[in-house]
Amino acid sequence: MAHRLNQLRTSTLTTHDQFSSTSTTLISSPRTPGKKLTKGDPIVTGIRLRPFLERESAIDDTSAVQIFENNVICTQNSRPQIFKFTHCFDAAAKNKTIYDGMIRSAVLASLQGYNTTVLAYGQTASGKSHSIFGSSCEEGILSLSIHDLITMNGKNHLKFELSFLEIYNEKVTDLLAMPTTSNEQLNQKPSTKSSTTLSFSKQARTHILNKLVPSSNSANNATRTLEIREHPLLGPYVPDLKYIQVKSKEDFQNVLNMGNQQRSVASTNANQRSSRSHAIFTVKISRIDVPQSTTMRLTFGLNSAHSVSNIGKSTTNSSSSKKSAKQQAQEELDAQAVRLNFVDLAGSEKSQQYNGSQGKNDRFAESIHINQSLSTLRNVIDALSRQQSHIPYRDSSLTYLLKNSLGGDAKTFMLATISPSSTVIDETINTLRYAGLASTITNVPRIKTPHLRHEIDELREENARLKQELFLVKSKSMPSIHPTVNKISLTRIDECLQTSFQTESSTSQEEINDEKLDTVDEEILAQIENQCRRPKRKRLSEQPLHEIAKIRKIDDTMLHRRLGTILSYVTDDFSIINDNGILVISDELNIDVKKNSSSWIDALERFDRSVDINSITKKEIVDSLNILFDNQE
Ligand SMILES: Nc1ncnc2c1ncn2[C@@H]1O[C@H](COP(=O)(O)OP(=O)(O)OP(=O)(O)O)[C@@H](O)[C@H]1O
Repeated sequence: MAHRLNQLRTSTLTTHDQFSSTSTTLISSPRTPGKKLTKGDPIVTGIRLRPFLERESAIDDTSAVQIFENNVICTQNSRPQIFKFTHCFDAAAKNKTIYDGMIRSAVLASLQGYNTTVLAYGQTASGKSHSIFGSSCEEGILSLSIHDLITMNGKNHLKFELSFLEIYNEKVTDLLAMPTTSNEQLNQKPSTKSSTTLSFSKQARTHILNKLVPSSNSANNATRTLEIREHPLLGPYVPDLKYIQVKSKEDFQNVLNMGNQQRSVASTNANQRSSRSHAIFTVKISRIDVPQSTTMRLTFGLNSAHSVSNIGKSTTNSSSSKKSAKQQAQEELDAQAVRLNFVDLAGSEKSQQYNGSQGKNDRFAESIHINQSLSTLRNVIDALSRQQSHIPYRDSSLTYLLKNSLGGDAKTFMLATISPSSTVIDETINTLRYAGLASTITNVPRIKTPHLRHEIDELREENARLKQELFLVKSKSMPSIHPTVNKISLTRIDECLQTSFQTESSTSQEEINDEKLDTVDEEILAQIENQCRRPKRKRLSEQPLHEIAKIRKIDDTMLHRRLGTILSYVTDDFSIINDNGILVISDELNIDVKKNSSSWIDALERFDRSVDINSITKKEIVDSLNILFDNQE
């Protein structure tokens, strides 16, 4: 047991140590949430466990993976491995939960002027596309992001343009460029990708083609394969990629549908509608009311030595001198726009299953390309996490295009999706390892377009005004709440407060002072909010077991959570492990107790009957723990 505890305590092990370690039972997290390894912004990593699919439950419905708070616990050969991440979402989490808990910060970062990337990573059929694009039952995080962007652009200061590309067998293809003429396209039967949610009517498509796609580019595009170039300010980019401006969520949905119809998907053993390509959906955000003169004065991020007017003189882009003035002006404007990218990677898979099988050569070739580019992605992640001098970005189109998002000047959020099935536990552990490695990569985000921050400033001003109003209300008429302080105002304030996060690299002294003032105001605000909001609902695991039983089944996951909640009132130093029963260990509390589920239920019921943890002190809880941990087995 001491050996096990020592392994648990190795939470400061480097990821490299973990990989070379032959340790048996537990793998600690590469990163403790909230801890920063180096200056800059680490890639924000979240894990999402998907529920069992119908066909899987028929074979085996015992989850090989459990989520407990920030921990992912994998059970393989009864030897659990634990990985710790900043965000963990269990099988019950919906896309909206993922969005609220993790992805909304990405949207706000893009509005602050940072290039931002949301990357879905994981083995085939683990739920990447489901998370990004959603399903007929729920919106995906992309659609939820667009909804927020459009809502936040109430004053129409911002312009949103969308592009959608795929990397299929290493070739970059524009999914919004029509391969044939509009009429031919409309008369084609829908590709294999179409589904109820993705399908859109012929009328709608005519509408899009007529209204959204610039006619000069839409038709007769003999080849849609595009090249990647490196621009001194933009980094690697696809020059001829089509961008379509959208003004409403309906426009967005139409563009998304149009792209999805073009995307390469196929039915595989693991997934009926498997993405056979990596897809990058980009929202280009620019401000529409900025005078050209202001734009031309701006300097940029990593290349701050280059003013925009220097682009054409850059030595890194030999073709730039041949560019027309118009092209150059367009590139200059482009370089200022912020890009919010959603990357749906193709899933890793075992290609041997296709080998030699008649009629499956395409799948086999695709599979090799998918695995090769994912392997390059892993090499890049590995090289960055080891801080190697050479990073093999150029080894694949995918990593080349993601250069700024991996170790560059963008903010990056990686959502790693995993399956609960024991049949793919090796792939799951691999995904968790690389997600862990990714969380050790530090980007140095730079504000790309300072004027996007006007939006934030406006929100701040409104925030300040609302706070002042609340302050007056409080001083005059508390405890009754002024009618103007309604729910909408509070929601707005919440938004403003969430928006006010800044990174160290960009925070000016003025902003720091502003933050300090905000803190004082926030205290007042908190008091007012406490009076007009209902008390915060307790988490399920904070309630006694008999109350929980009214709402859901008491299974091992619930027992885990309830035990964890009780222990977390008194210490951080504990671990709960599924090991043919549930094992609880805490050095600090001198606990090392294993019981089966029914014994834990008995003990928890006894504990709940004698102790109300909400009304007693930490010391009293510690004194009562013997009721729980007396080993009566
Ligand atoms: N959280 C979830 N809730 C319900 N169903 C889900 C969830 N995640 C995935 N699924 C379902 O699982 C199947 C596989 O999901 P999806 O296609 O998103 O996987 P993927 O990781 O994108 O796979 P590939 O890499 O092969 O494209 C789909 O039928 C999808 O609807």
